[in-house]
Amino acid sequence: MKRKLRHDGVLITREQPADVLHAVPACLNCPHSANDSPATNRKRKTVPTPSALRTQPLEPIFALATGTARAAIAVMRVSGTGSDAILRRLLGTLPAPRKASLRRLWRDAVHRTDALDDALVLWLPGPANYTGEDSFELHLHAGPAIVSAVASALVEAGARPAEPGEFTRRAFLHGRIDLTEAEGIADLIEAETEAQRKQALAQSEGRLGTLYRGWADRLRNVLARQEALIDFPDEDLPPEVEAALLTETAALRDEISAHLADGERGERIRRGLTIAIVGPPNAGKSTLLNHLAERQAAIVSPVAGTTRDAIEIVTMLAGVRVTLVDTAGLRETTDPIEAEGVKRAMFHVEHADCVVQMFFAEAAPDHLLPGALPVCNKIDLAPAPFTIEDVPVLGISLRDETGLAALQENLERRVRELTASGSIAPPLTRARHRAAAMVAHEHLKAALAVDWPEMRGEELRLAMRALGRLTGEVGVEDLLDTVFGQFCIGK
Ligand SMILES: Nc1nc2c(ncn2[C@@H]2O[C@H](COP(=O)(O)OP(=O)(O)OP(=O)(O)O)[C@@H](O)[C@H]2O)c(=O)[nH]1
Ligand SMILES: [K+]
Ligand SMILES: [Mg+2]
Repeated sequence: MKRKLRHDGVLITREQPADVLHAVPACLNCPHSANDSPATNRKRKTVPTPSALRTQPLEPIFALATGTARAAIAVMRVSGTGSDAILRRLLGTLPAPRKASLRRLWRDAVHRTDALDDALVLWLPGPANYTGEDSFELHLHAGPAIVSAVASALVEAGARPAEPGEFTRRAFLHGRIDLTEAEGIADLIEAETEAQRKQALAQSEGRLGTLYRGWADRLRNVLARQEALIDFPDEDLPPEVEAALLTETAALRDEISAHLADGERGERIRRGLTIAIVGPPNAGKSTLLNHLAERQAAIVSPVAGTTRDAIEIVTMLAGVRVTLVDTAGLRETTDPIEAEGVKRAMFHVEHADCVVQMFFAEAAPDHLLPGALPVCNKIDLAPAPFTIEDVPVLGISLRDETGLAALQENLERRVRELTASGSIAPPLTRARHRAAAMVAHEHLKAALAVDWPEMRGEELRLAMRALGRLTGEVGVEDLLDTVFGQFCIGK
């Protein structure tokens, strides 16, 4: 809807988002009236999706949900408008919905041509299923010839092979899940560690989406009040209306700011941590890497400058995926290859989540790298200094295996500190969330900094849009390929 707004003779024309109108509080004096709307109390599973995206009948697609590994059973999934006709063609008649039944599959059941397999069949009519549209599953004997015969029968019946993530994309398009839940499902499939699994499960169940939608609902309420102030500037709106909306805007700004200041915990759990081992040549860095990896991953020798390239191994610490990086010994060198190794080591110092600064007594540094854990090796030869720059030094001997349990505990504590959520609130888990939350935060700050009602309204609207992009309610057409392209085929 186009509207013209007047302020000191300035005319502003703008779009009015339809959803703002629904949220106009019944009673402007009561700050809670709009919070009690069904939208706020709504149980999840009716996630609003942009109507422009909700393309109606979607052609049937199919994919093997169980992958191509050798197995006893292969699950073929089919979803889309016309799934019922396809299933009837394969079986003759539709089985009872949501009940497993053992049925003979035919290329064409009416003419009894080409028996394909005896399969367990699940007919899952929409909308109460994963994708929100008519779907079925065929639990086949997993022979490659059976799978490919069934695939070709499905193509003949009018289905096409699914793109990666297309089933989940449809679940999003039909409002079964929001974008954060879709991302949670992708992470759940990829999860390798306990920490990843727990975080992804919470996100796929909507904990992050609920947080973001809660903010959006509150902001919609604020925006409705702001609209009222714009539209009725001369009427007798009580001054509390403006005061209340400013208070609520500031509260939202602070909550989003706290969410952003989570030290990247959620992102770290998702992608794992990097710990770099750095220090002078012959400190025993490669020996430590091998000890932590429990295998001879790196060459160890008494020759200073043995390690040239950075060597990465993946291990698990405190339930978190950790990449350990062994680096070239740091020293001045004229050897161009070693110099390149030192350059790479410094890169890892800068980019690692945690640095183990390793040395031996004679080569103890005067300064510590920022945030580094100082470890003095070879205490079988000479004792370790107690502290460096007031930070206690961990003394170990990799040869005698002393101090290694303490080192392990120390590293695990660091990992927990870097990943444990400070509060019970779900952490953001992707750069996409961080970017959108930052935009929302900026606009809320700007809204509080301006006095013009129209300008404040505009900032609030832009903040609202950023929050809408988080869950996928507005302006996400450009994001969908990126989000769903990360899935495997069949999900
Ligand atoms: N005495 C003693 N020797 C050790 C200990 N730990 C490692 N070494 C020896 O120290 C030498 C150097 O070990 P490396 O692990 O290759 O040292 P590095 O820091 O990786 O060395 P560069 O790759 O050359 O930078 C090897 O001969 C190891 O066997 C220890 O605790 N005590
Ligand atoms: K060495
Ligand atoms: Mg080495």
